[in-house]
Amino acid sequence: MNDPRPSDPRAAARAVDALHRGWPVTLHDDGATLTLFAVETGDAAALATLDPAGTAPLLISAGRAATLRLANQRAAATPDGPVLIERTDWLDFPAATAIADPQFDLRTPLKGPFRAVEGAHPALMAQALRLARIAGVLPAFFLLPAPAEDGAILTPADIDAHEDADRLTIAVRARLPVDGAEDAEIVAFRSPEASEHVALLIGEPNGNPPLVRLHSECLTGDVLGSLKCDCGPQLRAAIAEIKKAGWGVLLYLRQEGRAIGLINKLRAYALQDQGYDTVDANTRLGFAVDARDFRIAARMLTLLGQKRIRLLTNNPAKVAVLRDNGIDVIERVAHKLPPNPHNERYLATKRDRTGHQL
Ligand SMILES: Nc1nc2c(ncn2[C@@H]2O[C@H](COP(=O)(O)OP(=O)(O)OP(=O)(O)O)[C@@H](O)[C@H]2O)c(=O)[nH]1
Ligand SMILES: [Zn+2]
Repeated sequence: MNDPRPSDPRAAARAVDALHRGWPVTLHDDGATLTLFAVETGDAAALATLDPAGTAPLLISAGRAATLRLANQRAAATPDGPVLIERTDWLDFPAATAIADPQFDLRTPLKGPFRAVEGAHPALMAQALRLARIAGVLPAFFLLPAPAEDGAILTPADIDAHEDADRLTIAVRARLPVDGAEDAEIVAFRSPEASEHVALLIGEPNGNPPLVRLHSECLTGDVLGSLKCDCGPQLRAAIAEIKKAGWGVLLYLRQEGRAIGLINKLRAYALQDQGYDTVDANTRLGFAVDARDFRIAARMLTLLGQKRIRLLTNNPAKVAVLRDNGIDVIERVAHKLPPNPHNERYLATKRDRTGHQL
């Protein structure tokens, strides 16, 4: 039986808020129920109240399980798929934190042995991990024995609604002279997950398809001038390239850290300080290597009336998703910037492991 209640993005927003505050969240679908208690934001006292018998198992992702050498017990298909760890006496709150958070991998000799057990609701467990990514918390939950009285409640359909690109709308347009394009106009969008994506329209339409750049938010690179990545130079060069082409659109997508959020991206950076590359760092954290949803960009271009474009990117996945979502990408234009000593390895990893044409 499907839930008769229409899907509601607000239920997902309430769940995200609850996860930030360390409150339980109940996910349900087709009669199955999981009550989640996030390891990152919860605490031992609350867990003792919510799970007095101490039986709640621990849900983590397959990428994290592989790091903990649990991968062979229950292989999930993807690094962000679910693995359930049996609850034992020693698996208390601090032990769960050491399991969840890779920053303790070198410092905390992990206890054990762990045993991965079959979860009754793998599809719903996968939705729980998806919710962790959306909330930007570590993908690790105790599965509580019963829903909490005042906990947030939601369904996978509510999460879909929360991430539904078709619900994006244009909120406002204004002139915004920027360095390199004094004639620019900014267009801001409202989205169900409350991200304020923006488009910068540069130049005047000249009969040719616009040159378009999809830029994913990178606070460290865009604002602080980080040399670890190529985002800052790519952002500024994109504006210059579009201006040079006559006209076009820069989409600034609020997909920080390839959509794992700033805090988790910085966790990945801490792992990179230990020698892992950008791909392995995401996997060790328990996230997909790239969790971005470029359908948002297709929707923004459609709302702007630009369905035939040239795309400035080295990432074939952007071209593919736009094409699958009604945008005619007539040309891919390379967007390479000179490396610096700090981002050479990052760029090599993009070329060798994530399919970027660099
Ligand atoms: N998780 C994670 N995100 C990163 C890391 N370095 C940069 N990012 C994010 O990656 C996004 C930029 O993606 P890139 O993979 O560099 O480039 P791209 O957008 O796929 O491809 P191009 O269009 O060719 O530039 C931004 O959201 C950055 O915040 C990292 O080490 N880990
Ligand atoms: Zn960056």
